[in-house]
Amino acid sequence: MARTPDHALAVEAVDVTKRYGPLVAVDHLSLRVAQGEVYGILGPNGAGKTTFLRMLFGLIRPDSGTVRVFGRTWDESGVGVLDGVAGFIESPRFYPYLTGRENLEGLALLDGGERATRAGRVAEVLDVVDLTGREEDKVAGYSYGMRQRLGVAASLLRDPRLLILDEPANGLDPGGIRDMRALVKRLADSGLTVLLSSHHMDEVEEICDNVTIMARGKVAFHGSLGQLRAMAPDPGHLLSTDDDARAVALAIASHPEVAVEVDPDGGLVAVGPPARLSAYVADLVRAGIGLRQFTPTQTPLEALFFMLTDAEPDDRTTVTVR
Ligand SMILES: Nc1ncnc2c1ncn2[C@@H]1O[C@H](COP(=O)(O)OP(=O)(O)OP(=O)(O)O)[C@@H](O)[C@H]1O
Repeated sequence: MARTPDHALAVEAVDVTKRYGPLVAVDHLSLRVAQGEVYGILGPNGAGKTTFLRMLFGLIRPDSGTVRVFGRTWDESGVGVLDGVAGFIESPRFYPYLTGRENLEGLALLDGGERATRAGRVAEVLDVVDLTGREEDKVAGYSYGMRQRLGVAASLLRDPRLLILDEPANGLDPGGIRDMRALVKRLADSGLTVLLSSHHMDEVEEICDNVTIMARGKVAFHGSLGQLRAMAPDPGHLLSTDDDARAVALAIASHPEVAVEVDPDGGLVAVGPPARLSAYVADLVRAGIGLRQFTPTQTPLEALFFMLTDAEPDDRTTVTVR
């Protein structure tokens, strides 16, 4: 794949390492985020995602390596690095006794610049994040998802070209995750570069162009979602029949590409390529074996995520397909 030219990069990290005492929180991380893309940094708790995002905002400095935002480094440009950059680390904070609108108006005056204080701008960003109609409610009464979206609205006041969101879907219910995903898609469609972190594959798989998967500070995967999908293992399904012994025997006799094993929690687990699984299930029915349950255990991408991040770092192969 063609390498993105340096001038077209929103973020570039080259061999970045950050230690806390003996702990290596970020270990020789390199990545490139092109302008206009949605980029996901994925990893389980403690992988080093927030530490990296803190470095982008200049809240901490790397021990070694270089971080560039739109080509600028903190050493060269100081706080000027943050021109065109907005977002939040961990959860956004607001005054709970003020309304959503009042919070945004205060922020616009404090740090928004000319555009943010323009009449109607607060209403515009509230509209983008779907909080129109709730702007006169006190933030104390907002759901967690509404606060997260208000955080995005606050970031948009700065009119960024790059939006950095640290686990924006963390703690949200499925409806909140869906709303956040739709919001990120809308923002990306408007041309904004979005860099977000997450520890759930399903939060990012529909919205990110490219991802870096981290585990214990190290990169476990770099590449596009398409490349990640191509590496994903065959899906596993929980299977329950009215004659599990015959179901296993049928797989052994006629479906060598489908592995069927007894699940210690009850029932069977069948793993194989989707078309082979379908053929096997059709055969079960043909053989008069009653099917009671056939449900996926994990999506293939979730399974890959756990494979890449659960292994011991020394055993893990780093895959770079970008
Ligand atoms: N200020 C600090 N002092 C000491 N250790 C820290 C500090 N900040 C982070 N760490 C450690 O660095 C490692 C990476 O933490 P980080 O918060 O970057 O992970 P994360 O991927 O964002 O995880 P989470 O999803 O839990 O936020 C963890 O082991 C964490 O305990």
